[in-house]
This record gives sequence, C-alpha cells and structure tokens, in this order.
Amino acid sequence: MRDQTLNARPRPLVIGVDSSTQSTKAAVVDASTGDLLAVGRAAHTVTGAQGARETDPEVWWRALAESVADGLRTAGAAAPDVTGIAVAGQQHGLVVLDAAGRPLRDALLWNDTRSAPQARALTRALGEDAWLARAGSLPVASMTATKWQWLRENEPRTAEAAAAVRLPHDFLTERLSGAAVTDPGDASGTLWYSTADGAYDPVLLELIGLDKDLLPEVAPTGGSRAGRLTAAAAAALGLPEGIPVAAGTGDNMAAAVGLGLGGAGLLDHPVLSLGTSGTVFAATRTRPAAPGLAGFAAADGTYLPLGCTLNCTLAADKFAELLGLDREDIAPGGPAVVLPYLDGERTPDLPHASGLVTGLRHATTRQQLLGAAYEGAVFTILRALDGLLAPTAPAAGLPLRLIGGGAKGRAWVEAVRRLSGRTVVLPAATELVALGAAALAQAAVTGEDPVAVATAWDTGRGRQLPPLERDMAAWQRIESTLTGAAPALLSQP
Ligand SMILES: Nc1ncnc2c1ncn2[C@@H]1O[C@H](COP(=O)(O)OP(=O)(O)O)[C@@H](O)[C@H]1O
Ligand SMILES: O=C(CO)[C@@H](O)[C@H](O)COP(=O)(O)O
Repeated sequence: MRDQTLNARPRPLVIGVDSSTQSTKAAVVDASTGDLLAVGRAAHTVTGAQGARETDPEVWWRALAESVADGLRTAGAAAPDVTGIAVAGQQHGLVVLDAAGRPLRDALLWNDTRSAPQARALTRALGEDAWLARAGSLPVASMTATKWQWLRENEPRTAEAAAAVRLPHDFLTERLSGAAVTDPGDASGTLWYSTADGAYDPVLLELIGLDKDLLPEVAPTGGSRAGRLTAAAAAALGLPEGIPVAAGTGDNMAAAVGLGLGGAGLLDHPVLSLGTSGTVFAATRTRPAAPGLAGFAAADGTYLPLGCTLNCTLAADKFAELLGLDREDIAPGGPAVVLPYLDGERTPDLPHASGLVTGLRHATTRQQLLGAAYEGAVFTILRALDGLLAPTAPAAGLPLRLIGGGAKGRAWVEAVRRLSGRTVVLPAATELVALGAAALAQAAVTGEDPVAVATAWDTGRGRQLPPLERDMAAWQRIESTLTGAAPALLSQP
C-alpha cells in the first residue's frame, strides 16, 4: 500500500498558457523544478479570406478553460496545487470590448493584412524617423495601431462604441484577474507605446484618435502580478480562487523567457521560431530602432528586436496538401523556386503578394517542389535574421535556437541548417511559449525575475547540431527570384 502522507503532500504547480493563432496550449509545470508535467490543448477557429483573418475572443477564453482542464487531467494533477497562472498570447490582435467586457466584434489578428493602406498612411503622416524614435518599429499591417485605424475608417460605429481596447493576452489576463493590465513586451507591438519612454505615447495616441482611458495599465514586466484569480474565473477553470495572475506577455516574448534569454540570462543569442508565423529574435540591452525589423520590448525589461514572416508552417503544409505529399517527403528544390507568400507578406513588406512558383522543368519532381516551398519560407526568415544580427557582430557566431511547431519536423530543421550554415540548437522542450508563461506565473508568485526562474528550471536545454555547408546556390537562386519579382508582388491588387 502506498504511503498516504506522501500522496497527500502538496506539490506546488504553476500554469503557463500559450494562446497562439491556431490553438491554446496550457503547460502544467512543477513550480520547484520546472518539470513539464503535461500540456493541455484546444484548437481555435480563424476565419476570413482575401487578407481578412479574425477570431472571436470568446473562442480563446473557452480554449483556455479547455486546455487547462486537459493539462491537469493529463498530468493527473490536483487543481488545488496550482499556485499561479500567466498567459502569453499571439501579438498585435485588436480586441474591442463593450463596458461589460464583451467583444464588440471578432478580433483582427496579426496576419490580417487589410490595414496595409492605413499602415502606409500612418508612416507618411509621422515619417519613418519619428516612428522609430518613438515606437521603435514602423507601421506595417500587423501592428495594432493600423488595425485600429482600419476599424475607425471601415466600422466607425464599432470604434466609437469601444469601452476598452485590448491585445489577445491582456483580454485573457483581465478575464482571469478582473484587472486591466498588459506588459511592455506586448504593448510594444501596438505602436501606440513608446519603447523610448516605456509608456503609452500621447502623440501616437492622438494621431490614431485612441483614448488612453480605453487601454490597460502597463505593468513593469510580464512577471509582475496583475491581480488574483477571481471567483468567476476560478469556477470556470476549476482552479483555486485568489491565486496570483501574472501580467503575461506576447508569445515571442514568452518564448524568450522560456529559453532563458534576457537581462538575468543570455543576451544576443538568436532564436528562430517556426509556427504560423516565422520569427527571428534576440534579447538585447540596446533599444532597437531600425527599418525592416520590429523594435519590441522584451517581457523582462530588456528589448526584443524581431523579424516576422506571415508564411511559415501553414504555407509549407498547403504545398504538401496540393502535391499530395507527407510534409517530410521532400528533396532539395533544385532549379525550382517557390516564394510561398500565400497570405501576402510582412517581411519583406509585400502585404498584397501571392505565392510564386518558378524554375519548373520536366525533370522537376513533386518532392523538389515541396522542398522549394520549405526553402522559400526558410530563406525569407533567414534574410530577416541577417538584418537582426548585423548590428551585433558578436552574435554572428552564436548558435541558432530553433523552436515552434515546425522545429518538430526534420524537413524544417534540415532546410534551416542548409540555408543558414549555422550551428543549430534544438531545445528538448517543444512548448517554450507556454513554459515561458509558466516562468512568468512563478515570478508573479515569488517576486523573482522570470528569466532567472526559467534559467534555474533550465527549460531551454537542448542538443546542438553541427553546421552544414551553406547552400549558397539555393540562397542566390531564391534571392534573385525575389529581387526580380518584388515590384510585381508589391503592386498586386
Ligand atoms: N511534427 C511536425 N513536423 C513538422 N511540422 C509540424 C509538426 N507538428 C506541428 N507542425 C507544424 O507546426 C505548426 C504549429 O506550430 P505552432 O508553433 O504551435 O503554431 P502557433 O503557435 O502559431 O499556433 C502547424 O502549422 C504544423 O504545420
Ligand atoms: O506577429 C507576430 C510577431 O510580431 C507573430 O509572431 C504573432 O505573435 C503570432 O504568433 P504565432 O501564432 O505564429 O506563434
């Protein structure tokens, strides 16, 4: 018979939630060791065509409750042992709420490109230098300020009726805690927050006619305590009422925390994330402000310069589906080149682009064509990485950490190794956003630095893959195709 006293001993747990584009994942983590006991999951629905991408925020709320229940069930964990929770969310989405906190419409997501004209107009209105000096980034269609402008111009009654404006993660944090709180990391993706001042920017808010009173308070870090789990949220999630709820952050910022990147950890180490978006980023102490990259704040008080593409895993999966192939059934593209810009593109800024296939011969196989789709997606992200590394020469020799759903796939990993020629580190944990959120939750419980928590947990540990010789022939083929096609891709309707 097992010792009942041992069974009864409480085991403090924290929950880190990753509410991303396609799904919610809830990591149930042993707060003392950082051991990942289970990941609960629930899918989202994304609707829209021709540039529109929307999700009902209530879908995220239901998915949060489902994934937490799934995680606790799978872990065989007792809900009363949960001591804290934090949410990391897909960045930039525009959530508009009525006075009772109900969504007035579906959220406009980061990959909705309808606000490209508003992005251009906002850039012209203030000038690139002023945007970079204030927000650290230039307006592109992903940024929340351009979405707010789109709403004002296209659905003015909804914009006027808004009693609150939120990002996906702070919408969920408020549902949990009742507190209207965000963090510097996710706030920096709105473009109405100044990374220079560390506060909402009155000039930018005035430019887009947005009342500061509609916005959440900005906590000092994502690991600050936003509040405590309300009775209503506790009932909905089956968790103990009153446990600390962290301010949370954007998904890329949380991944950085999960990898132990930031002031209390590693600086300048580059990361490549292969998910719905392809992203490259590094935690830095220097405030970024360069065209072509997003100059975000990190969740821990450092900065997170980042490049982001709109077409990554979903684009390669679409090619696999069209070709009737398994996603791993690939060969190097040979002379075939694919620019897989099925959703338009953000980096480079070609919001109206569509996919381009060129270089086909009679000898081209389906496997080569699928390989070319991976190469096109990977080339596009790695080009952004070159921009990220240029100002920090010492980082050029550092290994590249590979994360996100795509990092589970051999075809992705090999394409990154071949086109980058870099040493690649594959972290053992696949859910680094959720683990980073768990570290934020633990920071909100104990008051520690979230990066120090993740470093002590060693959630970023992984295996190192040696560099392969860089495939410069493929690189140059794709690069010259993009250079030649860019004017046509830019002017597509
Ligand atoms: N074993 C695998 N091999 C290759 N790709 C995978 C694998 N598992 C999942 N993926 C890809 O991962 C993507 C989801 O990645 P994820 O980082 O979870 O996305 P997001 O955070 O944007 O919702 C899917 O689109 C899928 O193509
Ligand atoms: O817009 C960005 C970064 O600026 C995206 O990275 C979103 O944050 C969505 O992330 P995933 O759903 O792909 O994780």
